[in-house]
Amino acid sequence: MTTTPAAVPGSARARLAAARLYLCTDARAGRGDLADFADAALAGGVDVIQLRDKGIEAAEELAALAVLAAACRRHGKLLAVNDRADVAHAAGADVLHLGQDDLPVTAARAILGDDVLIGRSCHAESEVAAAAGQPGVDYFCTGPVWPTPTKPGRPAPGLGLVRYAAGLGTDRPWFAIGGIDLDTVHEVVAAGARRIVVVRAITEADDPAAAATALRAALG
Ligand SMILES: Cc1ncc(COP(=O)(O)OP(=O)(O)O)c(N)n1
Ligand SMILES: Cc1ncsc1CCOP(=O)(O)O
Ligand SMILES: [Mg+2]
Repeated sequence: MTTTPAAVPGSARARLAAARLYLCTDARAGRGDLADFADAALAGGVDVIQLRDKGIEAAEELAALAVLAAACRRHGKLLAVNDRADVAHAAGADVLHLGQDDLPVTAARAILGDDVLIGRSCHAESEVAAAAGQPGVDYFCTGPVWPTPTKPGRPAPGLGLVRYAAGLGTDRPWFAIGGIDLDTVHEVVAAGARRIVVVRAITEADDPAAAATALRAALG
């Protein structure tokens, strides 16, 4: 039997403002059921799920996004797409995440309009200052805080950039990313982060729900 998910209360922007824990996952090809994994992570307290599967074929990406979209709707949480505005549009995603070398925000807005949220990766103070003030940007990320195998070749600006973002006192939501897990999360919180993005801390956990719950608790 198919069910129609209940309407999600709160605008996407309001739910982003309240978000604390953002998960990037691949499509888990050959590593278990994507829907079960997403349900567990969301039940544990993940607020946003991004499909980040570099090099995935478009048809496979859309199929995985349909699975994640259904899970996000079940839990009233946000679905994000990485890099591609056309895929975000086709998938009906809530969020598109763009790096410094990806589509310019204005070009993504021309495709997506104003309702889809757009996030930006920042690796330097100048990029953080720009993203904090740029029209059309809904949130930004600072990182990698620590070097990480999930973003090879990207130098880590470290906790200094987290402190810089915290010092701006911006109302724009921002997240720390890169090397954050249960052992390190207290360091980014001490540096001023209130929101985090993780990959391995949840995707490689034996119990994704418990991992998400513990990370949420560590955020205070
Ligand atoms: C939430 C979030 N933050 C940062 C990134 C990294 O984006 P980018 O620098 O474009 O690198 P890729 O992920 O595209 O390799 C992200 N995807 N999501
Ligand atoms: C996509 C991305 N951008 C900067 S670090 C990173 C990956 C973070 O992965 P992990 O949480 O496993 O260190
Ligand atoms: Mg990118």
